[in-house]
Amino acid sequence: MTAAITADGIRQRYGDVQAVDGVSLTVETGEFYGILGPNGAGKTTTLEILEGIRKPDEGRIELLGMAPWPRNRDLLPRIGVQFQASAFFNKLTARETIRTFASFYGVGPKRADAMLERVGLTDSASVMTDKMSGGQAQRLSIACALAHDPELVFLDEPTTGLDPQARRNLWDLLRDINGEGRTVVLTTHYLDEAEILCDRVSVMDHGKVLKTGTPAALVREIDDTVRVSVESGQIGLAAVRELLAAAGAETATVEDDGATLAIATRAPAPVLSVLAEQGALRGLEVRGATLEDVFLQLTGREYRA
Ligand SMILES: Nc1ncnc2c1ncn2[C@@H]1O[C@H](COP(=O)(O)OP(=O)(O)OP(=O)(O)O)[C@@H](O)[C@H]1O
Repeated sequence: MTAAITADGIRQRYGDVQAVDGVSLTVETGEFYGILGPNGAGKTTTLEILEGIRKPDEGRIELLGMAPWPRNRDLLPRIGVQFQASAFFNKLTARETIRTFASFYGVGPKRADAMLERVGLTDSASVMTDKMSGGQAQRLSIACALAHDPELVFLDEPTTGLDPQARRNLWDLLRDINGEGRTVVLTTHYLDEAEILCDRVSVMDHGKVLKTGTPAALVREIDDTVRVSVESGQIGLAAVRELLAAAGAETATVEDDGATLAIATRAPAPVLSVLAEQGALRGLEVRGATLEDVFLQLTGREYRA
């Protein structure tokens, strides 16, 4: 695979704030790459630097084999950018908007209309952009970023503020875009989204990349315990502790808050056997580590979507 993007040691300071503090990363061609991090981690600034919209204080970037800064006109038709807050022209309909964006790249109305169809907005083509719902506006902004058929697409929090149904619809669209061979780089506030969509993710905080890897590898690496829980009242706390010890089940914690009996363990099999033998499986849930646990361990912060 060849690299679509390589960034080496990028730094950006705003006054007293070191927004990006030595970020290096490589995005392979055709990859779906996610940048995760809490508010203010430096994701948007990093994205803007990679896109060639912002000149970094330091560092070297190659975008499709070229330097994106100073503004490189050869690159512009090859990349698509969807911004966090999309500003559309006032008093234009969805169709007029995408046709206008497409015309900037010499793309005709036919393809513009096809993109509108592609994002499921044909029925709303005559709606004024300021009357569109959040989900419609997000889809329109993605359509505008794709109108000129770019090979590399940047998306800054494309599903923020959408309801679960609209998010899932957008996931399908993003998966298709990537499935067609386009490289996709996105920032997101949703860890489930990153886990589902991204081939690899970088977790950022305080302007630095803390970890990069496939979501599965990052989750495996934290070697967290599995949480086994059942409804309370089926077996006493003392009894379960005794039985687990007798069964040689290695447990980190056994707790009962009156509603749920929860057992954290690295070896769930004997724990499940004990609970099954005692007929105490009502409400059983077994939960392994997720990207959210990785995030918590790396940043020490609760992820607030
Ligand atoms: N134009 C600017 N001028 C001054 N400070 C800025 C500017 N843009 C961002 N910052 C600051 O730089 C830091 C990184 O911001 P950035 O927007 O890159 O983070 P982010 O991870 O994208 O955050 P969010 O998830 O909230 O969008 C923050 O402390 C932010 O307040």
